[in-house]
Amino acid sequence: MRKKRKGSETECSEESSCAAASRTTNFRSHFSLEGYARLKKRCKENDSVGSFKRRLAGVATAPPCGASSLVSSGRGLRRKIGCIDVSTQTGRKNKIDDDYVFGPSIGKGNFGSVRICRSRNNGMDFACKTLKKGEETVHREVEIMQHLSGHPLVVTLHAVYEESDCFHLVMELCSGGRLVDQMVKCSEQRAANVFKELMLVISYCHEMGVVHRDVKPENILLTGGGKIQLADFGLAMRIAKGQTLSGLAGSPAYVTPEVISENYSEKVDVWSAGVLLYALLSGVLPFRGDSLDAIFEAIKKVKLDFNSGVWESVSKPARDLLSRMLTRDESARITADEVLRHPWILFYTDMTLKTMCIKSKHKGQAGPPPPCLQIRSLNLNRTNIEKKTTSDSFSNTEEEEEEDESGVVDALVVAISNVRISEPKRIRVYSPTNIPPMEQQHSSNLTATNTLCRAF
Ligand SMILES: Nc1ncnc2c1ncn2[C@@H]1O[C@H](COP(=O)(O)OP(=O)(O)OP(=O)(O)O)[C@@H](O)[C@H]1O
Repeated sequence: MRKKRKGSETECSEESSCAAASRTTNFRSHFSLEGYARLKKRCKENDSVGSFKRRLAGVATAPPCGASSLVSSGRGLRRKIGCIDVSTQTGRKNKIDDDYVFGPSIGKGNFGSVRICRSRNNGMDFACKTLKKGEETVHREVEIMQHLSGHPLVVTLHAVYEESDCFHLVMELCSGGRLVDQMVKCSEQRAANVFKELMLVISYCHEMGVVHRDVKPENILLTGGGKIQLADFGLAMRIAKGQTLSGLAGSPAYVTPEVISENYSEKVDVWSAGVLLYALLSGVLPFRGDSLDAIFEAIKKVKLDFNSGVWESVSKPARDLLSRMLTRDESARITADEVLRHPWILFYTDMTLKTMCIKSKHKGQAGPPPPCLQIRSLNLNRTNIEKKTTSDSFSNTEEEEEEDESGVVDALVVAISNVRISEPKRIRVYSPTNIPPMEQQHSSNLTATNTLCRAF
């Protein structure tokens, strides 16, 4: 079963399509629900037995969002001139071949192929995503990319070209490949640094009134320097404060219970990012099953156990953060901004604090006590602090170093929770090992040097 965009489904009169839709015995984590839901709806309409459940009959919809709202279906991109900025319009005046030379294919999604293209003007390389016409969401994708353009963690859209049968989206080239291909063998610290970038860009999207709806590692690309870039806004929607969306959209393993119930907000992205973090730290997806229904059941009912198995070697602050992100009650789920303020993120991404602690045990400097000593003076978790002060982290392996840091992290997070009484309880940190890669459907042809780990 391939995911399809609105307007691109085949008719359900094809029995095989209906049968495939109802089987769903072997789907991938990134399968998108929007097309599935619409296909099922048609199947249901055509099927007097009504074998498809009501909840799958939704169509992704959102209320209009001011002047930037979507054009109605069937309109061409030309009608959207108002939301295409100057740099993007420039491209539309010529044919793409006049301006770029196409290179090899670097990726294939369910909606289009992506190739490298080189500018005839300045010799720079870009990624060109070609989408077949009839995919009305291309307008939305372009508009939203334009709207978000300029943020360093969002793939920049440089130009859009229209041809008789397709659109070409010329984008910044992310030469580091996809996060999903490189999220192995990274420590908890590295995971936190990548994850912080992801939450920064999700927070930015939400501030800008955009919900991505398809946050997953396949849609997070990496620059040559290892910085993340959020990509694939094909399912993204504009959303105003307080608005809710309806309709199934996303990738099954990453969708929230409220998406299944078809009444949701931008917090779906927080849940999906939580699923990603869970997979990053444990090596498996939290909600699994051998059919779509089984996955949905798991999403709605499975009680996650963070106290046994692989989780015993994952820090408690990380688990605490996960449980707050994977809260089924949307109103109780933390926001993207709150994730960014969580001690697990704060500690692992605050290198200054860490450096101060490490230095302090090598030099007995005068002056104000560094954070680790301040914590000791609070008499919090003395055992861990003492363990820290007798080790030599500079000669440690990466894993040992991180394990060694755990005492300081432990004390830090406890101290933080004591000082900021509004913050939730924080606990102890050390690293997971041997995280296997997650399943993937489409792979990038870009050289897979491990830029992710190089970035830290
Ligand atoms: N800007 C880019 N730089 C480098 N590679 C890219 C870029 N954009 C996309 N790709 C590659 O092309 C693949 C498909 O792109 P994208 O996800 O945008 O297409 P899609 O058809 O919407 O995919 P999906 O089926 O995941 O929704 C990506 O997984 C990635 O490997």
